[in-house]
Amino acid sequence: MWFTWAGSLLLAICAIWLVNRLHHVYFTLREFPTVGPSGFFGSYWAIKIWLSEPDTLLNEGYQKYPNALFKIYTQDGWTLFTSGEARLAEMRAAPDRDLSFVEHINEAFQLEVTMGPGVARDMFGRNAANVMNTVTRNLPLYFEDVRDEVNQACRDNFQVGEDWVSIPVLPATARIVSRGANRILVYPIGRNIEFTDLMVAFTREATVVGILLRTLPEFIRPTIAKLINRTESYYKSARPHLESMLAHRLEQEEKFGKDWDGKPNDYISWLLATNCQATTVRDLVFRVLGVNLPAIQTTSNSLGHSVFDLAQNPEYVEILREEIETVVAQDGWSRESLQKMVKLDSFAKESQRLWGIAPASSGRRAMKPFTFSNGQTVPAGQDIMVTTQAIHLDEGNYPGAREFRPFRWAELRSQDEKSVVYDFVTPSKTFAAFGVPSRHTCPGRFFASMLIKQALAYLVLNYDMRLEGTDRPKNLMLGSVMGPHPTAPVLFRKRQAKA
Ligand code: HEM
Repeated sequence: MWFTWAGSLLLAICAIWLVNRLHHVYFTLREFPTVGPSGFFGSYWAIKIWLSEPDTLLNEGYQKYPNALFKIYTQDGWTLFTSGEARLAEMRAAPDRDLSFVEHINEAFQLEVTMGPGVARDMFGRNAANVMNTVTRNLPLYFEDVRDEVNQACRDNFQVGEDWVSIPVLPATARIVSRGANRILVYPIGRNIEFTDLMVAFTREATVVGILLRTLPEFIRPTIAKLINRTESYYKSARPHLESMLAHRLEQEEKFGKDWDGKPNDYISWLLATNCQATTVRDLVFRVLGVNLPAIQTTSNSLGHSVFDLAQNPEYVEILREEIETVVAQDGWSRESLQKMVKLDSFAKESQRLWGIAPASSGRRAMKPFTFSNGQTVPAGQDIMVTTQAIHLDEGNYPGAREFRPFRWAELRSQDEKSVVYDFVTPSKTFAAFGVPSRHTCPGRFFASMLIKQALAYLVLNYDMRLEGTDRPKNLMLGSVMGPHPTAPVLFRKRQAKA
C-alpha cells in the first residue's frame, strides 16, 4: 500500500518539477532576446556551453545587442546581461532599493545560508565602503609592514637556487596574498601561517559551495547546506587564533565606549566604528571570514595572471626591473614610490584587462520591476550582470584588444595630463575589472593593487621566470567565474646577472 502512496508522491513531485521547468524555460523573460541554445533540451546544452565557454556566449550577445539586455540560460536559469553605455549609466544611477548589489552578492555566494544573517549586510554595501575607505587611507601607514610580509611570503613560496624549479603558481599567489592582506586585517594574528592558509582554504571552498547551492531550488538549499557547508568548522578553526584579541576589543568597548585610550588603529577598530552589528566574538570571527571572501581569491587570481604573463614574456622583466630600481634608488620604498612605477602599474592593469577574474560581473538584483529607458522591464528578483570581458576585448575600445600589450596604459598616461585615468585602480566605461564606476566599485582595489604590485616587484627583482612549455596554461572558466589555471607551474630560478 505505502508503495502506491510513495509512487504517487514521487510522480506528483516530478510533475510539479516538470511544469515549473517548462514554464521557466518557455515563459520566463520571454520578451528578452536569447543568446545560445534554448528550449527544454537546448537549455541543458546552453548550461554546458555557459560553464565551459561563457565568453563565446557573452561576446555574441555583446555584438548582437549592444544597447539591450539579453538572456542566456545558465546553471541558475535565465540570467540577464548587458553592456551598452546607456544601460550601464541607468544601472549606476539606480538606487539600491531598486537594483541591489548586496542582494545580488548574497545570492551569488549564498551568504545567508552559508554564513548566517548579518554578514552580507555588514561586509558589503555601505559598511564595506566605509571600512575599506579607512583601509585605503591607512595604506601608507601599513605599507612597510605589508611589504615585509609579502616579501617573506614570496621567499617562503619560491624557494629556488641557481637552477630552474617548477612551482605551481596559484597556490603560491593565494598564500602570498592571504599573508599580505591579513597582515592589515587582523594584525598580529595575520602573521600566523596556519591562520592565513586557513583563510585561503575557506575562501576557495565558500565560493564553490555558494555556486553549488544556488543551482538548487530555494526550499532545499538549507538542507543541502547542512551537508556541504563547512563554514562552522572554519569558524571553529579560526576562533582560537582570534579569540583573545577580539574579546579584548569588545570588553574595552563595553567598559569605556567607542573611543577608549590605546585603541589600536587597525581593521577591527575601523570595522567596529561602522554600523557593523557584531556584538560577540563569534560575530566578529564571521566578519573576519567575511572580509577575506572578496579579498583573497580575486587578488591571488589577478597576481597569478600577472605571473603567467611575466613567464610568457620574459623580455618585459628587464624593463620592469629597470623602472623599479630607478624609482627605489631615488625615493626608496613607499606607497608613493610604488605609484611612480607606471610600467608596473600598466603591466598589472593590462593583465587584468586581458584575463580578469570574471567574464561577467557587477551584478545587481532587481528589488521591484525595473524599466530601462529602452522599454525593457526586468522583473523583481531577477539578476542582471555586465559583460565585462567582452567590453575589455572590444577592438573599438582597445586596438589589438586580444594582444597582451603591457605598457599600453603607461603610453597613454605619458600623453595625457590627467594620468590618474589610466591607473590600475581607476574604473571606466571600458575598464570594469573592479566593477563599472558606481558606489559599489570594489572598495578594496587600492589595497589589492598595492599587494599585487608589491609582490610583482619582489618577484621581478629576485627571480627569473619562464613557462614550462611554449603556451600559457589555459585559464579555468566556470560560468561567471574565471581564473588562471589552478595547478599549472612556472619555472623559477634566482635572478642571474645579465650576460
Ligand atoms: C584584484 C583584486 C580584486 C578584484 C578584481 C575585485 C573585483 C571586485 C568587483 C568586480 C566587485 C563588484 C563591483 C560592482 O559590482 O560594481 C567588487 C566588490 C567588492 N570588493 Fe573587490 N576585488 C578585488 C579585491 C578586493 C579586496 C582585496 C577587497 C578587500 C580587502 C575587496 C573587497 C570588496 C568588497 C567589500 C566589495 C563589495 C563592495 C560593495 O558592497 O559595495 N576586493 N570587487
